[in-house]
Amino acid sequence: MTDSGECVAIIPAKDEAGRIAATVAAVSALPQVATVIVVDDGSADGTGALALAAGAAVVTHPRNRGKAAAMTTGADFAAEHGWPDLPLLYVDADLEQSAAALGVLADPVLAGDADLTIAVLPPQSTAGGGRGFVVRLARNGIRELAGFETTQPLSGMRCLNRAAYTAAQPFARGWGVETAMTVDVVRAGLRVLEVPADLHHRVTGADWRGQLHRAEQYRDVWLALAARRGRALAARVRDRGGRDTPP
Ligand SMILES: O=c1ccn([C@@H]2O[C@H](COP(=O)(O)OP(=O)(O)O)[C@@H](O)[C@H]2O)c(=O)[nH]1
Ligand SMILES: O=C(O)[C@@H](COP(=O)(O)O)O[C@H]1O[C@H](CO)[C@@H](O)[C@H](O)[C@H]1O
Repeated sequence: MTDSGECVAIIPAKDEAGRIAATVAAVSALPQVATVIVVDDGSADGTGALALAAGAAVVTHPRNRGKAAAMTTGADFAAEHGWPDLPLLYVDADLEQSAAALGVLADPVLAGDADLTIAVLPPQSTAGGGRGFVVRLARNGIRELAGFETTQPLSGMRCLNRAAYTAAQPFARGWGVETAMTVDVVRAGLRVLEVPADLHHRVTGADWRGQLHRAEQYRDVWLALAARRGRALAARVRDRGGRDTPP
């Protein structure tokens, strides 16, 4: 850990033994990063020990709880260990050396020009195996609920200040977290910015594992959007009730 810099990096990690050390090293070297916290989300492959050896602070979920829960655990750990106010930089564990490009996400938040930044990745070296169903579901839902256009609505690399973090609480579960975060932060009147970043991650393939991952993503994004539609409707009903109530 280092103690210079201005944001806290949080890396949710499940069975990332092959990649976590390189990712931690690249993130630790960013001048914008004060400390790196890895949340080992019930890994069975020694991810936590490797992260610790690479210099990260490590919090462990004894059992797998999903990406969103790991993100919350990391933020709680940061708040409890002396960084209650710093912006949070969320980083997927599979970026390896390319995580060195994440500074562009932190800069606009640290400069006060954005409350939430989201990385837009370039074309990856291997093609993905999906047909974009989840991406479209998320993009259309964000447009409908927040009137905001996204190019990569599922992108997990994000930097947000504490106002945006608070607006996004509680996180939607599992793979719905990114879509819901964007909706909640825009609807709170905060500023969201997509930023191109030269990041390279493990692309989800076309095999059964990849399709299962997409099915789980689709379910979680759908549930997150349904919950927010319900909230928006309840708010409209409340507003109408307020207007109809005599002073
Ligand atoms: O139950 C889980 C599943 C995934 N992850 C982490 O969440 C990030 C994103 O996962 P992945 O790269 O598998 O999904 P993608 O972003 O490609 O859809 C990675 O750092 C994973 O190790 C996690 O913390 N808990
Ligand atoms: O390329 C994308 O936009 C999609 C992958 O789409 P497919 O499931 O291959 O249709 O989502 C993945 O890539 C994102 C980068 O934008 C990641 O951050 C997402 O977590 C991942 O699911």
